[in-house]
Amino acid sequence: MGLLVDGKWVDQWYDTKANQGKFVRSESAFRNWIYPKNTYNSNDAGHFPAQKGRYHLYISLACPWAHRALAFIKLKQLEEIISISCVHPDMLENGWEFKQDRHFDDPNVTMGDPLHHFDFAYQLYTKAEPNYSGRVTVPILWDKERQTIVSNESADIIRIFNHAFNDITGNTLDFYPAEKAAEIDEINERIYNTVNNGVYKCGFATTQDAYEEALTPLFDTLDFLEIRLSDRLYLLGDEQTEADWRLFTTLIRFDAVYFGHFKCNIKRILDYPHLNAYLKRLYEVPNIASTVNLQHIKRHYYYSHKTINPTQLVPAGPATLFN
Ligand SMILES: N[C@@H](CCC(=O)N[C@@H](CS)C(=O)NCC(=O)O)C(=O)O
Repeated sequence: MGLLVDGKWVDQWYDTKANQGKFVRSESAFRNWIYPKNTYNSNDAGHFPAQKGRYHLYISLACPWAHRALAFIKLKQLEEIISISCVHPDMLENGWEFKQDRHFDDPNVTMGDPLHHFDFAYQLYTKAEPNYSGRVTVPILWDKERQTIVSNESADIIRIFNHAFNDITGNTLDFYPAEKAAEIDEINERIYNTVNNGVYKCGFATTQDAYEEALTPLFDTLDFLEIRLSDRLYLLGDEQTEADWRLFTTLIRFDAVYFGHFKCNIKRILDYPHLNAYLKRLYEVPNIASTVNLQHIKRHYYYSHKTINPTQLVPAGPATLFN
């Protein structure tokens, strides 16, 4: 685990001392956008045009943020438009690596870096910006033509995928419809702060106070969602939206990783009947199950976070993720 400082890799764990033991996530650095032909402006450096075969998505099957992007590739039928590859689940002194390892081959996703044959994900960041300073995170949406990172922010990447390639794929499913945008933004905000990022705040806290400060709102939100889902199929009603998929990738990791490793152990998702049924409903959406690789998920968290789990043992359970 580390970060780039002026283009040089430095191996260091998150600094929580400056924030009273709290984990504070840094902002993503690359926030450009892909536009369909009719709205693309070639004079704007932040604009990239929607084109088949031009972009590559680097993911980790372990990472909930990258998982959102992969789920949208499936939901929006972008497999033939955007190529994808995956890092090794172990994120150690060099950060994310493109190691080949037959134990972690995934039948559904190419492993490694087929574009540059780099060893480390940080080399993509320095190729895009030689003096980059900051964290090296996945997902990374890469432009093969301009040889740079379009975006390393999953919230943006899924909105790009929701819309930009519709003309090319003919898939017009809309997971962020204008009439529901305000309500989606509102629920996303709460779920991001207390659940998606909330589990990390619990897990990476280094004081009891910081841990408890994150744990209480996390379970308040899960209790709130349990009630909300008692009379509807999805967070906004009968239609799936972006908000569901942003939540899905955290819920699917919850009982296997966040409950134990991140000490989010008041209740499991299995203990919430409506959340449990909702998680199963989303998992069973066509092509989504193939995006869930529990071996990568468990190995990544338990093996990579040596400050939390120094023995690096990967626990065997849970026996089941949902009923
Ligand atoms: N805001 C980013 C966060 C991505 C992120 O933090 N990814 C984690 C993996 S789960 C990562 O790459 N962490 C490496 C690090 O923090 O150094 C997004 O949503 O895309």
